[in-house]
Amino acid sequence: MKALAFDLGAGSGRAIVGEWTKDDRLVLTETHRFANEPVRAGRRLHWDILRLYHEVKLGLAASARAADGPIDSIGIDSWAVDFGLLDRNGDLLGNPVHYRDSRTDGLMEAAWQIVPKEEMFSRTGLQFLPFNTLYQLWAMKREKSPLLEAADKLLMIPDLLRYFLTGQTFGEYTNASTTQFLNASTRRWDTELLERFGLPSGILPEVAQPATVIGTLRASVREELGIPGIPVVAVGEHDTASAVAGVPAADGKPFAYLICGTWSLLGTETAVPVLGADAMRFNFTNEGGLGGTYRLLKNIMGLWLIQECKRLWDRQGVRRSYGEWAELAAREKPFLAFVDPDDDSFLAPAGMPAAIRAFCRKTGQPEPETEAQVMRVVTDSLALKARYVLERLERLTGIAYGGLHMVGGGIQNEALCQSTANAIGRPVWAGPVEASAIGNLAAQFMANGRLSDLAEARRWIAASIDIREYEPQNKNEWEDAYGRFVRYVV
Ligand SMILES: C[C@H](O)[C@H](O)[C@@H](O)C(=O)CO
Repeated sequence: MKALAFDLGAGSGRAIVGEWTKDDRLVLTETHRFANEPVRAGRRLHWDILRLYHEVKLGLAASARAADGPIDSIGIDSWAVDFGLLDRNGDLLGNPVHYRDSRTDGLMEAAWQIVPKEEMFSRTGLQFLPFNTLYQLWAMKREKSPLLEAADKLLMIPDLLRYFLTGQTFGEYTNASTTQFLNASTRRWDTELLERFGLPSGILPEVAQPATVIGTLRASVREELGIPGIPVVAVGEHDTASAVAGVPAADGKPFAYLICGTWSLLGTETAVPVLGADAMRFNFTNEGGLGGTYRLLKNIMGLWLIQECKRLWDRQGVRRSYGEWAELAAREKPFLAFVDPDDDSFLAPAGMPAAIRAFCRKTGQPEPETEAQVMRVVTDSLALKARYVLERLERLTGIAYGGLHMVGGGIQNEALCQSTANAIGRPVWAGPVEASAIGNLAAQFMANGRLSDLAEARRWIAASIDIREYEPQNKNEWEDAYGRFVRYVV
């Protein structure tokens, strides 16, 4: 049996075929990889959605060619919060706007004048991030956007790509839970909350649960690509939801994870949403998961800081791979200075290295001079922020986690994995890299009945992949560093 997963991140996308082998293991074959390059046009930063859809079709054709035998299903996951609008004829109304666009600046605080922060959290259970879908829609309303006025349907990024493939409009639950207008307890759209902002709830699609078959390729796609019909499954379409499903926590005990990519997401899995005052004060979120679970986690700005430094230095001709930057940073003296990766100044700065130096200057710390020193400051700070968030997670759940599962592309930075183990003073279990794609595939095998539930999926994943363990080192130095770090955190 074979399934095809499309995993679209903020920087790149992949098509990966997952085969369930005769000896009950999962074997992955990457059939297509493509860049995801946002486009600034006029005053807006956009996703190039038609380009991404074109790449999905290329991936589909390449996978059909590569797979000797039929592909049994398809699933799509991507980053969260962003969306496209369809008009009443089902045509796309413009390219989706990127969550790092400035249109939502200052709106979150203004929104609390309409629905108080406490009430919004108790209803949606969602962390307060300035780009949540609610504030993006409200920005369009405030600007009297003709697109919003003409809108008949709101579809999030995977919903939209799936609509292009199947012709059906559903809103997948895990991604819908990142909008800040889905009620965490009822798991339904919170239309009353939306209407208090004067926003049209009629454009919201029917919510589909993950791990369900919800369509097949439309005739025009089959003809264009010369392939047969393939069932399309609603997987955990929020890539973070798929990554959590892909965490090889196979012993059924409570576990903590750190999903490491453009964003770092640190959290755990719960049966009920945690909506208390501490969860709101620590700005944790309760995003929807597979199998009726919740993802109690917190966003950390993650490798975005490293990606943006590299992007600027590449442009300046200082070209090095991520691996080379990680090695150079690892050779630098540790703990020169610390930044809070979640400081607002890092969300979309014109120049990330300058923003990092400015943070150090603002907090009276020495400024990193060389590129390698900048990378070291970021890596040390990400590791220490993981400890800061893990300790708050444990205060919310009352559970002391024996270690931390690290998954995602970022675990290829071995120094970061080791630093994280050092910072938390507990083991890190690193793997898999392709956690989102693997969780996407697992949901497809749940939809076709090959896997019964998440627990079975995680045992199957654990039996199919290699996990590398990092034991904590230099505990005293990192303990001292943590004391210094918390002084600079918001
Ligand atoms: C906004 C981010 O996309 C979102 O919070 C994060 O969970 C994600 O989707 C990472 O890919």
